[in-house]
Amino acid sequence: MRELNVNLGERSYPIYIGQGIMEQIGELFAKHGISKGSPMLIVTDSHVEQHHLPNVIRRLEAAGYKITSYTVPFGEQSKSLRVLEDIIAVALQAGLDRKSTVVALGGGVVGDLAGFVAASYMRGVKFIQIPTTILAHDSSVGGKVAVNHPLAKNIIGAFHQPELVLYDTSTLQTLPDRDVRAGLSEMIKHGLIWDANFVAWLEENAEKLVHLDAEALEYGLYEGCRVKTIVVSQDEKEHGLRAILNLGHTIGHALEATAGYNELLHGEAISIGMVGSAKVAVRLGYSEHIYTVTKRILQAFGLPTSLPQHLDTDEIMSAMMHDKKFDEGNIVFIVPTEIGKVEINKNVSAALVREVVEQLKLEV
Ligand SMILES: NC(=O)c1ccc[n+]([C@@H]2O[C@H](COP(=O)([O-])OP(=O)(O)OC[C@H]3O[C@@H](n4cnc5c(N)ncnc54)[C@H](O)[C@@H]3O)[C@@H](O)[C@H]2O)c1
Ligand SMILES: O=C(O)C(=O)C[C@@H](O)[C@H](O)[C@H](O)COP(=O)(O)O
Ligand SMILES: [Zn+2]
Repeated sequence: MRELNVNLGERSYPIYIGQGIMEQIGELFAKHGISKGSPMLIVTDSHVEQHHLPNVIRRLEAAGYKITSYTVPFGEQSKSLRVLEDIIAVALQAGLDRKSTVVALGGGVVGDLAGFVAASYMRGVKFIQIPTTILAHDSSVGGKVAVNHPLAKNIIGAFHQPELVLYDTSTLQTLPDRDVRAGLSEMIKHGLIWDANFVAWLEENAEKLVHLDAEALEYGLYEGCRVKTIVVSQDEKEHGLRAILNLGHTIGHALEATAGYNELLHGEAISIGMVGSAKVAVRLGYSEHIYTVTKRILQAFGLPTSLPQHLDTDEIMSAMMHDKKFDEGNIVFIVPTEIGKVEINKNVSAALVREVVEQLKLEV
């Protein structure tokens, strides 16, 4: 089992990564002081329920935990205030109290949603992340929890750190191919913002990763989580550095919202957004190499690099204006300056982003 630590003073927590570590769930929960006296709520989705929920409940009940579970429909549309309210009702009916813990068993959708339940129920209860997608190596770490509004992604949320992250990589073997690739998009992001050697490794190991080679996957997830851990440990609430984790998200989030949260997966939207960021970089005078490598690696993973033509540019730009990535009227744009390095740039004009959005529709 590999272990990382998010260092945030009294809110510090470990990330456990390894194949088959679900077997140790009872011991790990007890080690981190998770109460057996109050009911625990596991939130999952309709796909994860089928594959993994019974095993988790069986093990936790055997360890003496009192479990209630709630399953939301799979997909981004469950990250809504309506579903949040349904879960709060279940928590009340099950008698969850202030010593209870909410557990997210699933991908980023369940993690963000259940995390916001934990942040808001009775003004905050304990929270545990059990990620089951590759993408969730990103979403389960760092404490950003949220639901969407029809006009803007992740706009209703909080920072609420988990007590621990338990990442059993064997759960990933049931992931559909499209979700495997979408999850790897955020792993590529972690390389592009921080570590050129990791980018080179990712490109060399693309085939292994998309085919879920256990060793490559565990290493990639560990490295991705390591980058995230370093960044979050320095800037928990995004006062500065943490914004770099938003590479590709200025355009990506706007695409998700414009497409109604049901056409593009988050990782796919971010992939297109990262090509957009590379194009912005070139327009600002940085090396063309950034664009070439970014596009090549995303294509090696079978990720989309062009923007669906039917999405309206005005709507995309309007969704972008509703996003959180604004500072005193300027777009906060994460610009790659070389492979493995980015800058937080507040001088990228909306006009330039608009041109890049139009060009992304013509990419091949
Ligand atoms: N909080 C953060 O820091 C952060 C970071 C990145 C992304 N996100 C959010 O994460 C979300 C995307 O996460 P995601 O890509 O994991 O999507 P997801 O949670 O919708 O999971 C993807 C699909 O895989 C299914 N699934 C999950 N685990 C499975 C398994 N082991 N076997 C079979 N099927 C499984 C799900 O049911 C779903 O259909 C977005 O809402 C995004 O905004 C948050
Ligand atoms: O953890 C972060 O910080 C990130 O930016 C990670 C992103 O991958 C993630 O999609 C996050 O939810 C985006 O944050 P937001 O504040 O722009 O909603
Ligand atoms: Zn993301």
